[in-house]
Amino acid sequence: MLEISGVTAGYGRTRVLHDVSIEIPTGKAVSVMGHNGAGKTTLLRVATGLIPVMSGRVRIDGEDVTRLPPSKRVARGLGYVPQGQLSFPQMTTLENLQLVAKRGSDIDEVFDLFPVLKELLGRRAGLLSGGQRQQLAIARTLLTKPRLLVLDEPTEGIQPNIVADIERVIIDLTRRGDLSVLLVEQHVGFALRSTSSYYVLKAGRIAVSGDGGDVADELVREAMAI
Ligand SMILES: Nc1ncnc2c1ncn2[C@@H]1O[C@H](COP(=O)(O)OP(=O)(O)OP(=O)(O)O)[C@@H](O)[C@H]1O
Repeated sequence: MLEISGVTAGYGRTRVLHDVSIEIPTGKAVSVMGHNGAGKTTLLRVATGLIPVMSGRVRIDGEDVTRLPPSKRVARGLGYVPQGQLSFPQMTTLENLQLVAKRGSDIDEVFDLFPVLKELLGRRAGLLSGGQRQQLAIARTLLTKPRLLVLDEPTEGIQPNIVADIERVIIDLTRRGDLSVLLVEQHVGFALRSTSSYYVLKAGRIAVSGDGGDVADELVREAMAI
């Protein structure tokens, strides 16, 4: 679905990513792990078109989108949930969902995935907990009907039971077969459980990658030196 090949990118003249290649097959969830500053968010900015590449290519369904702006990538099926769970804080949960929903029945579908949101319909988004806001942010992006859901550290600062809810949602969504997920995370256990293959970024380079399985946890922790 998404292919990033041989990408070098950064800010001004500073290179942050060096010759990075990752692939997200259709219907699969892929994680990119790494410590603070490893270049994870920069990689997502490359994927979404928020920053240009210095070299390399980005493709969606085989089409070269390297020079396309974010809006055109969204039109090709990309849905981005940035770090920080952006919603409109003065608007209620329901209003935040209605803003992006094409049909009311779509909102019912996201309640199946995130039942807690149904109990918080009248609450202003700014008053939700971090975990509830994260769920609202993912729900809003799903309402745009993406084919690739891009998540930037969804577990950051949220409590373990909501981490488990988000894990369940990612697994449910990819089971359907038509949605792909690119997940950027520092939480190794969560990332490996929710995705079928992984990459570890270290100082802007892919240090290790694989398809999960029994040895993945050990390899990832070794690569991240934790
Ligand atoms: N807008 C920017 N301008 C200049 N340098 C930046 C910018 N954003 C990030 N950087 C630098 O790029 C490097 C990688 O940052 P990036 O945010 O991609 O890492 P990360 O792995 O996502 O970290 P975190 O987990 O803290 O979000 C860091 O050295 C950072 O200081």
